[in-house]
Amino acid sequence: MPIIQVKNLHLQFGGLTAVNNLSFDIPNETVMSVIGPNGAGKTSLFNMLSGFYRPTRGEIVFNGTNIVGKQPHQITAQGMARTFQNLRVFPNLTVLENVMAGMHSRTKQGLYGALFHTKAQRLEEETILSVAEECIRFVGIDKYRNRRAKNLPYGAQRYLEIARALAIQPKVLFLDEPAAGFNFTEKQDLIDLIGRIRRTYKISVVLIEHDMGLINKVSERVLVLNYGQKLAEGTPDEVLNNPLVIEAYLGKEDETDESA
Ligand SMILES: Nc1ncnc2c1ncn2[C@@H]1O[C@H](COP(=O)(O)OP(=O)(O)OP(=O)(O)O)[C@@H](O)[C@H]1O
Repeated sequence: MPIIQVKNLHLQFGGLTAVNNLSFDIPNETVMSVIGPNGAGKTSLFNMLSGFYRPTRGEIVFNGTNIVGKQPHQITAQGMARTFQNLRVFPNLTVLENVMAGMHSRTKQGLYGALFHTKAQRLEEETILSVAEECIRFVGIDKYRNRRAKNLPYGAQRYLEIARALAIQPKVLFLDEPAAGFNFTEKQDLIDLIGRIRRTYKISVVLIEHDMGLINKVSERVLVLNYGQKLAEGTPDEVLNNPLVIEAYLGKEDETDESA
């Protein structure tokens, strides 16, 4: 069964249709890219999947349950993690603190445990620390472990967001333009990291991306949106050679791509 099934999803902002009757599946243990021209509805789709926007209609079935109407923290607790186009790290917390702070949606010990420092609470704290350390190592920013997030190089801040998302041990990881602002070498490292995440944690990674080279290298499936609708879906080869997709992109050739 797919890890996520999107059924007839629709999002309306007043008179503007951002996502239009969209249906698709996200298979288990797959890297999937969502592409499309500016304004196609990619971020709106991510915002609905992660509970930040409520769809006007439609269903999002995650691991067998319809999650429409749930709050973002509830969806995170069920095993969906995401990063944002604009970084959302806590600037004055260290790398380790940032990752540990992101894990609280998955903790079980409540106020009693925190106040009386019970054995269960101590065990949970130890687990949080070791998972956080493991995720920081995994993405390769352990040398910055005790540095405040605001003092990290830009690329390391992006990796910190990924480490924080991984630390909740998600079943699906959504990355919103993870390569934004990256040079060629940094993009190669990111391709390597996404592949390692998929293989090591055996989860699905879904990304919004504009860089066709990166999409081609990293994705097993590609979903193309245009004007909020599905324009094409398939392997990178199938999709990138699809005349409808080529036309959608060539149609905006003269426009400046501000997010590239
Ligand atoms: N909160 C909002 N209120 C009103 N309109 C919105 C809102 N969020 C998005 N839109 C509109 O919905 C449409 C889809 O926008 P969205 O940001 O989802 O596209 P996108 O494919 O992510 O674009 P980009 O590649 O530029 O990030 C656009 O016309 C946008 O202006």
